[in-house]
Amino acid sequence: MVINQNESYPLIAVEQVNKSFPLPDGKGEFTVLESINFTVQRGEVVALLGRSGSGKSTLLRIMAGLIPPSSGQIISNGKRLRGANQDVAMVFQSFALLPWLTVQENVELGLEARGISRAERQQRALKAIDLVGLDGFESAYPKEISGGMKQRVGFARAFVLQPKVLFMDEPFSALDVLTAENLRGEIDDLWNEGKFPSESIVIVTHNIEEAVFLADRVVILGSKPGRIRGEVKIELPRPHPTNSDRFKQLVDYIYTIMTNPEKEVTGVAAAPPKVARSPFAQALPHARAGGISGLLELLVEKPDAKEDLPKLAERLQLEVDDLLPIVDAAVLLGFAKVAQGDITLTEIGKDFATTTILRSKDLFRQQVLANVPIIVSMVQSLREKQNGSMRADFFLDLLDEHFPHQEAERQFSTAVDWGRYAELFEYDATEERLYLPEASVSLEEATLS
Ligand SMILES: Nc1ncnc2c1ncn2[C@@H]1O[C@H](COP(=O)(O)OP(=O)(O)OP(=O)(O)O)[C@@H](O)[C@H]1O
Repeated sequence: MVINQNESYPLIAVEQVNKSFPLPDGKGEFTVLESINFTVQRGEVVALLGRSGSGKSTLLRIMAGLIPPSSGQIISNGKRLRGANQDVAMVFQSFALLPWLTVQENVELGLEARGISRAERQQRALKAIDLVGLDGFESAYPKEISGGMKQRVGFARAFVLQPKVLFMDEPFSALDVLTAENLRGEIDDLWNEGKFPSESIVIVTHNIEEAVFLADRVVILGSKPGRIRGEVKIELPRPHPTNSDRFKQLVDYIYTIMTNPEKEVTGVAAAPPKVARSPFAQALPHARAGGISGLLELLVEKPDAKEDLPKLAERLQLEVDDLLPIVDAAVLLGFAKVAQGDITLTEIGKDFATTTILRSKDLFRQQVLANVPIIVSMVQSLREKQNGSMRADFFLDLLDEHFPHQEAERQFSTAVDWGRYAELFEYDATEERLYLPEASVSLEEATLS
């Protein structure tokens, strides 16, 4: 693809974009994206990296014109975007193929919608199918081909439109590890060899190595609400050498940013974090007490109770998104610290992982009461009641004011799991009521013990 260097303006500019969705109870709104300013320049590969729920896909959909922003605007190729963005084609995580159409018919579909003649459709589709290595499979149906081949069709269907920008929404995450690695490598080769049919690429991912491998620039989003924390330039020769020290340093640096939600990303000013007004507004990382305990037990056996996070994730065969909530929870509770991509247990963390069950529960209770305002507030509310019992709905309503309902329920169940483990309260799921335990320790005693 020849890049039009004469155009001085970016291919896509996102200006002061906010996006909110109404809360299900109709009272107020839930902010998904806040004050987003972002550009896609000509000739670059940019990765949007953020944890689950940081609004990456929503931002992609807004830039593609599939949904409108609540405020702010998108300028695409110099013009204000209204409706679907014709400069963009999208590759989805789920392939999104029509099962009753052949490979070639699936690839031609978008061209048909644009009113292109049958002969030209055929010729362009065959070229795109060839480019993704599916030559010979034109007449196959999706059910007859493997997951990796389905995603090749997904790429061909986007390539055939010759979009100015190709959007990829976690394109490799539904594939097994080896297939993903192969296809990722091939896509990167097409780009490096100048055969790619678009001027720029935007890839949404939560895989740090993938972002550093493919992108020239990694833009990091923070969560709740989604905002741009900053960006990291990947100044490496192409293809990015995954075994080089610099590659590993960049991956470690981004891990550190991702595991420290408040850390400023150097280079770009980060928006100030929102101050939580209510104890029910602070989002807890979704990790079970048993999971946190398991992580601490794993780490305490390592030299200096320290481990490199990318290596740990790889050894456990986990995705970043699976490991980070547990790491976050351990950090929030003061059991661990994260720096330069390493997680290290604190003295309390080491104590927790090596002591008796009874004492570890005491330590957990002490750390929860010192660091988790929602649980302190729940215990205080139970103490206000003579019978020491309250309906779960009371707390769910308070959470609903700050989170969408499903997330409010997840927050509640995480708080209940931690509170039960700390023996601060009991929960009867049938009655949907919380109770103080029989011999309840006073908050002051618990904090001081
Ligand atoms: N149409 C919608 N109505 C209400 N809430 C929505 C809607 N679309 C997205 N959200 C919410 O917006 C938040 C961000 O979602 P989004 O899918 O953009 O995040 P993401 O960073 O791409 O996450 P993931 O990596 O899990 O795909 C989530 O909490 C989601 O529940």
